[in-house]
Amino acid sequence: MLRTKTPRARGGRARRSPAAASAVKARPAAAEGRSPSGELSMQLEHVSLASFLSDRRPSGAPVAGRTPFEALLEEEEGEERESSRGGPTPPLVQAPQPLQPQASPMDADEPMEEKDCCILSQDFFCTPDYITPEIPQVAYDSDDDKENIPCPKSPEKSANPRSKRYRADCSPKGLDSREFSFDLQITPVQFDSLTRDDSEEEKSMEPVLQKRGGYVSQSAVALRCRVMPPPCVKNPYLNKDPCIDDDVYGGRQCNSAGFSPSIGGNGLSRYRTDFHEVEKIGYGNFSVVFKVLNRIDGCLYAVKRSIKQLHNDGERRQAVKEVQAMAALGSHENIVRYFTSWFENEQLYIQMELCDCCLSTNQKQPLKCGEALELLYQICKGLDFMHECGIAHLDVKPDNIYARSGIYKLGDFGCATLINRGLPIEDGDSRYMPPEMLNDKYEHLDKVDIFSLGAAVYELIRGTPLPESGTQFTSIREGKISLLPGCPMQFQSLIKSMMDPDPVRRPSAREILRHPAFEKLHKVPAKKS
Ligand SMILES: Nc1ncnc2c1ncn2[C@@H]1O[C@H](COP(=O)(O)OP(=O)(O)OP(=O)(O)O)[C@@H](O)[C@H]1O
Ligand SMILES: [Mg+2]
Repeated sequence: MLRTKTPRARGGRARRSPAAASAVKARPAAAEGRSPSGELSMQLEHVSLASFLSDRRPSGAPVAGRTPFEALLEEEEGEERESSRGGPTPPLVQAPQPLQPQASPMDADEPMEEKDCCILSQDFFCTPDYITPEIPQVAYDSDDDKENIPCPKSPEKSANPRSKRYRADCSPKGLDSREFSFDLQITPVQFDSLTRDDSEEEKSMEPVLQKRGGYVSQSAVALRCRVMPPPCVKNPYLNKDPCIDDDVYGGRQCNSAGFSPSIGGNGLSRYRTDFHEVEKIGYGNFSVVFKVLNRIDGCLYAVKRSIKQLHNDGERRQAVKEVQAMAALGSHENIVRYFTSWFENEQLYIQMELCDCCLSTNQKQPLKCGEALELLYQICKGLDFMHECGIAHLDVKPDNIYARSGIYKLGDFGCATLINRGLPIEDGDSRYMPPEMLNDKYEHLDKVDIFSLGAAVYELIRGTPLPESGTQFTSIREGKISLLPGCPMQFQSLIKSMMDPDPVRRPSAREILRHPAFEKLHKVPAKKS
């Protein structure tokens, strides 16, 4: 039964056209009197041999060139034709029709008879290159156990069952995608961060990634990502450098960041694949934020997307500082939790904890003193944690303070920097900015956050927006602040000390947490002697 297992025969059955199907139906009449299984075997023998011979010998080729094996087969064919002369259409004439190579795998969707299913279903799971091999069966001629030859390229037996998914999306997430497509996706690709000349391996990839009119097939990008993934990005906010070889970051000469800005274009959206968008919940100067449902874990998240497309590495580096700061901080109850981030169509996406509201949008009424105390205490815990990690926020304000189930959280780390001034410093919102920042003095960046938090609480209790400039703006920075109605003097003096013009005299976040103003609120940790 060697011939019934030929890939050609199986491919032909799965890909047959309707005309070929009717030809197969005609055969039982021709083979009347045989058992059904014997009849099927006989048909398949004819099918596979005819196909095999027609492939190997063009029609009209001189008979003299045939092998003794072919000659013997042709003699048998001739005998069969003789015996069936005058009867119904001989099966050998009909047999080649199901083997038309132009049929596509999708033909398997055509209605089929129940008796065909066992053969067709096997064909459906074979890859096209298995169905139409270039060297049919000949490679196995010397093998004794020909019945047990494994399907060489069947996905079922492939060493890498994910190989098809790489084509759809080469991102790590794409590898886990549950869907895959037969379509070849085409997407515009920017190569400014992908093209480097620092490795031999990469040079060998160049022909694969040739631009054609500004477009490169997604499968070429996928291939590149498989063979040469982008280098990792160093996180400057981490206290300790993880002991990882420099090559992982692209080597010393590599000036390119490890971003793949084009992954996700043209229907290969990770955002769309992983999340269902519920609604838009906010926007800032740089980003738009959506409430989304994760399709796999069923939980709600906030996904922040940069408004602008980030065309070059400089812009991308700047944007990822926010996620690097969040990732380096890790998890804290009073900091908006970060989950993951990715680039898609040259925009940065940040998946984070979904909060109920931020204080600026929620605050219709002035904040009561007790609530303000609670808010101050909780955000100070977040700041203390951050400052201990060596990171300053630099944009503390009601807009960036969120609430979730009664817990206050600090968010939006777009201006976050290192307290030791190891990174560039970006100004936050001027309404909450201390005087030293206006004078470009950056010696105490942690105290910048203390001034901003004091100013934010002051504004929330008063219920009127702080000025952006003018005399009131200046007098606040000289330490002249109005009384806060209904608040204990102890609390008022704490706010005043937080907004001291001299950063050295402002208390640290840890000192604030130990302030007697919170005694009734929380048990104050015992002072070290
Ligand atoms: N985690 C979140 N949960 C709920 N809403 C959020 C979340 N993050 C952001 N938002 C909403 O989206 C708005 C914009 O977010 P964010 O301030 O982070 O964007 P941005 O462009 O960095 O803003 P900015 O102009 O302040 O720099 C917020 O004011 C808030 O209303
Ligand atoms: Mg913001």
